[in-house]
Amino acid sequence: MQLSDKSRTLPRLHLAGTLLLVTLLTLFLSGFFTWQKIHEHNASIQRIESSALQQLQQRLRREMLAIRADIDYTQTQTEVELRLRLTEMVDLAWTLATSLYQQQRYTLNEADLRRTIIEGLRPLRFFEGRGYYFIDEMNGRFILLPTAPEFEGQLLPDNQDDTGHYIMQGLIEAARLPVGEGFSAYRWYRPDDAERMADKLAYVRYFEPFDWLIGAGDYTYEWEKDLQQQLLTQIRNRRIGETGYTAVINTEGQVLLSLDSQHLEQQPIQSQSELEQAAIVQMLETAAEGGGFIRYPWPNPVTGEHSWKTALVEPAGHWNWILISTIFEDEVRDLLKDEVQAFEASASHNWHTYLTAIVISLLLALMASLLFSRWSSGLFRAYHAELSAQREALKRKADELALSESNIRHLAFHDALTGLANRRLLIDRLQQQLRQNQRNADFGALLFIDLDNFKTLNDTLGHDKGDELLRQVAHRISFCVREEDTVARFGGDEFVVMLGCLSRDEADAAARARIVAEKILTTLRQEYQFDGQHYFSTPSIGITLIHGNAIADELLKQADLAMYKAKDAGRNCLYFFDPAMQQALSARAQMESELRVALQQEQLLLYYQPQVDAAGVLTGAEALVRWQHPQRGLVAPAEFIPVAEASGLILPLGSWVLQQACKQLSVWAKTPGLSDLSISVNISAHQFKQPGFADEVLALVKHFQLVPQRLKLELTESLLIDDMAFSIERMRFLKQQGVGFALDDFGTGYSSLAYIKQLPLDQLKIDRCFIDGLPEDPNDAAITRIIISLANELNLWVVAEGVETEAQRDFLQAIQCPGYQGYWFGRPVPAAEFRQQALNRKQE
Ligand SMILES: Nc1nc2c(ncn2[C@@H]2O[C@@H]3COP(=O)(O)O[C@H]4[C@@H](O)[C@H](n5cnc6c(=O)[nH]c(N)nc65)O[C@@H]4COP(=O)(O)O[C@H]3[C@H]2O)c(=O)[nH]1
Repeated sequence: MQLSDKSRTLPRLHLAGTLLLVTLLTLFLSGFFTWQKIHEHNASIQRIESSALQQLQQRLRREMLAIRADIDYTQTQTEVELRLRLTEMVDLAWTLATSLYQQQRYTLNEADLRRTIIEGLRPLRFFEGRGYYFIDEMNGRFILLPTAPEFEGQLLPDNQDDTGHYIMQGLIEAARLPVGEGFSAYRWYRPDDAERMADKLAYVRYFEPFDWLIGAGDYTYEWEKDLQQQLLTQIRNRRIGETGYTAVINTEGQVLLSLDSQHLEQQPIQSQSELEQAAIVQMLETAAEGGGFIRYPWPNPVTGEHSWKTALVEPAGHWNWILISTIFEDEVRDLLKDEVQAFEASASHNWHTYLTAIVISLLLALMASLLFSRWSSGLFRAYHAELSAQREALKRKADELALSESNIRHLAFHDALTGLANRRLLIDRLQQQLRQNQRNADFGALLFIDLDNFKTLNDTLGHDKGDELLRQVAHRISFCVREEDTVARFGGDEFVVMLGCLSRDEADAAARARIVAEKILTTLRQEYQFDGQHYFSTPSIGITLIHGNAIADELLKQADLAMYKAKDAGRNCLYFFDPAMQQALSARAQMESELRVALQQEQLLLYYQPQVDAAGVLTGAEALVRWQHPQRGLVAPAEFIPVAEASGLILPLGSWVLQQACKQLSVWAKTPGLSDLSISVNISAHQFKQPGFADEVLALVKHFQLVPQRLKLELTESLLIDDMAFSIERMRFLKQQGVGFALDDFGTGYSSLAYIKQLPLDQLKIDRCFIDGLPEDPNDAAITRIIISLANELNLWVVAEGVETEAQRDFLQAIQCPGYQGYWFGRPVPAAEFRQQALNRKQE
């Protein structure tokens, strides 16, 4: 099938959507991973940088550690060296004093000997002139003090240095026995500045002959100064990378060692540039805080530009040195650059691989989604095609259903043959009209139309023609009324017209209704044509006025009644319903309820009217029902049978009659003289059509052990014609069982040979209306004669009904009528009376 635009657009949109989605997804994922990779790349470079920095710091730290170890070593070596040299010097003096003493003790007196030793030691100098010997008595008297001879001879056991240390006592204590030698540290006036003291270490040895101590000492700073120079030389020779080294400043900020700024060494601080001073201040502050890493700009000795340096600053212990292991960052950066370049070279390769992978995966994803999309589009098209087919089928079904529904609705409220409203629709509209008229106080009219002799047409021309007539009648009636009026077919040849609002004045409304009714009368009287055949039909119209308080059913009954009145008035006319009719209606309703009671209370009686043959011999009787009304006395069937038929009471009534007649027949069968009589029973159309009717009849025959041929069921022409096939079948069935049939009121209806031939009849009953005119009326005489000859032809028994006079009997005898019934032979009488009359007749 042809796909709609949407069915093509949707797969395209689906394809585009899928491609877009896959592309976006791939781009998003690749973007995400790219971002992650860049992030990792930067992190790696940062790691390299931080690792390089750490390595640099490590290196600076190692360098610093090494130098500090050197310093520590040198510091410890200083004291060891000093002690060693002092010991050598003092041992030398003591040996000299001892040898002088040994040599001169016997030659010199003690005082001279003392002097010899003292003066022998006085001029001796060592330690680059700074070193000399001193001699003290063990009680604290100065004996020899070449740097301050004015103190010699003084007893100063309690002299103190600037820290409060007792100098003399310290020396005596060191030389005291039993060890007799030792070191003592104290502070003494500096040779270059007599106002200031400096640390000094002395070695003393006890000289027993005179209870002396001989000692020598030196300022430790002098020793340190040398060693510091050595150390600075050592440090100067050390390098950290290309540009790194360890600089030394003192706590005053004076530069002691700076490889790349040697011009600053030993120079006053004021000679430093601002930049250098700022860096040195930063170093001093860092050192004061215990040390740490710093960055600072410094002139590059190669380029002359200021470059950043990283340095580890640490104070150097008890010297006032500050060590700065420093390096230009450019050198580190250069190193780093190599590493980063190596890393980026490998990363760049990875990037190529990565981007290639992204492009390939994007292409693969696009291809896959393209293929998938094509596949799903195919599926979608197939699905769409199936859906369209189903939708079409559903639409067809829905249309059919809608059509059926509207047909059903139409059928439910319309007559199939004419298309007019049916009874239900009319009643519905009538009820609406009544409500409306009640509000408006308007009068309308209901016209009940019945076609005269329609059944004759139907029978003679056939049902097709009958239907055609009904269609034409419907059309003509519709033509006579306004659009808002309702024309309905009530079934058969009955039509009802509702003229909704005619006038507020009752008389005026009646006049208007009459005009419409006459128009319909005139129209329907016109000639009808069927296939070139001409036909005339006349209607009878009953009219009643619609007013607000009325009840729909009542109005219909009134119109119906009026229509019957029109028929009674000779047909082909219209008749207005009047109150007398209403009374009749009420009386009829009352009769219906009383009839119910009558059936229950067995107020019904069965009379029997004799039937005789041409010789006057009794052949049977017709059973005729009577109603023994408690107030009205005996009521004739002509009054209550129509009511029984209209109300359905005819069924129990008919059953009762049939049962009574059969019972009577069985009684007569056992009664001598009456045993060969038959009984005719009137059967109404309703009763005959009951499903169980045949069984009921046969059951009674069986129950009362009747000879079935003696039971004759009287049927009317209209009953049989109504459904011929059914009638024939039912009659034949009963006929096979022996039950007889008589056709009642023959001649009043269609009297068609066509059906009489088919019916399994036993007799025809000529209607009383033909007998009435006998023998004078030539028409009645002719009809009677024809019926009798027809019956002879068909081998049927004939009973002439309503024979009242001798002349009638004679005429009938003359034309060889075989059966008779009428007042001339006997009126309908109760069974007992009939029995008596019958027996009397026999005896005669
Ligand atoms: N003027 C006159 N009348 C005569 C004469 N001879 C007989 N009749 C009357 O003619 C009627 C004959 O009965 P039908 O045609 O079957 O007409 C019957 C029949 O159609 C019906 N009918 C009576 N009894 C029953 C019944 O038990 N069942 C049914 N379905 N209809 C019944 O009621 C109709 C009238 O019955 P009835 O009043 O009994 O009237 C009876 C009878 O009394 C006569 O010489 N002159």
